[in-house]
Amino acid sequence: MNKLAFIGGGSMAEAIISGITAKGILNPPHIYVINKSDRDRLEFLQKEFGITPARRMEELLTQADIAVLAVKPKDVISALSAAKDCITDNMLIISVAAGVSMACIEKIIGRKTAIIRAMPNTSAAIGKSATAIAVNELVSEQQLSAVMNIFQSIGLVAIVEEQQLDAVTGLSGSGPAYIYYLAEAMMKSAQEIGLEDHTAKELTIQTLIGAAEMLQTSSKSPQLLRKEVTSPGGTTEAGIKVLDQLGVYDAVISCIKEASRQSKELGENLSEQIHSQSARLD
Ligand SMILES: NC(=O)C1=CN([C@@H]2O[C@H](COP(=O)(O)OP(=O)(O)OC[C@H]3O[C@@H](n4cnc5c(N)ncnc54)[C@H](O)[C@@H]3O)[C@@H](O)[C@H]2O)C=CC1
Ligand SMILES: O=C(O)[C@@H]1CCC=N1
Repeated sequence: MNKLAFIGGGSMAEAIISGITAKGILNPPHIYVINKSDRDRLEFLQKEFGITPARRMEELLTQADIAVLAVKPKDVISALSAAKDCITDNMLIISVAAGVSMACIEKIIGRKTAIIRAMPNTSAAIGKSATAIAVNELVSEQQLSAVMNIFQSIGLVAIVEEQQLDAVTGLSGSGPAYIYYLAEAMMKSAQEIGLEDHTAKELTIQTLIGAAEMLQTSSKSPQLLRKEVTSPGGTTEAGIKVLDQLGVYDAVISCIKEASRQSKELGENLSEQIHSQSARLD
């Protein structure tokens, strides 16, 4: 791969670029980025990672092997409409936009083309993303291998069916935010029961890291690991009882289902918008 082009230079693009450049997958100046109006973003990405800022789509996409669509779902139509004349037949499109189907992307650019939808998460910035990808039939072995290389450089990669990506988005795309939410609550409670801010922070983070590594390295189920912390009549039992009374287990399940439903809805809204626009043009 010689040139990687990002359409959109926000949080997700930054996390992927940060991972790729840290692993030396591509020479940073060969990574081109265009962003809508915020010039400071491009200057920041250039200073931080050595990418090449692009001002026009031609400059961004000419001779690019891969175009990464990294704008919000609501901006997909305008971004792809501006890019479509510069997207060549041998170029692969990677879209990270939540919910946006390959059919929608093909409809906007007006033809079938090689597309990979990817759902990484922001832990890509430290090489710890949990990414799922779905591939269409026009993607070559060589393109798939280049994409595996990119996403493996920023963490773990699973290949799934396109219709499973809404579930992935609800689980691992949004997932880091659920853990940060838990961390916020743990730190706040620690302060309220008498710990200094920095101690509360250190102990919370190490507890999350330790538990995550136990989940990864132990052959025991989460349920068994939890049981091992829980002495009969002890502190953990008292704490978990409150979580159960407040319905936290079911709340987490509802949270992930709702995030997944929202991913589906974002895609359906875009699809409706495309259909009504093309009906108006017909
Ligand atoms: N932030 C996250 O944790 C994750 C985000 N995603 C997906 O990644 C995509 C981007 O999300 P974020 O990076 O969080 O959003 P963001 O808002 O941080 O970045 C989007 C960027 O795209 C730019 N942009 C908008 N319209 C444009 C256009 N027409 N041409 C060029 N640039 C344009 C904006 O100026 C902005 O800098 C979304 O579709 C989201 O669903 C996927 C996985 C995780
Ligand atoms: O909140 C969002 O819509 C994006 C998709 C997954 C994570 N962030």
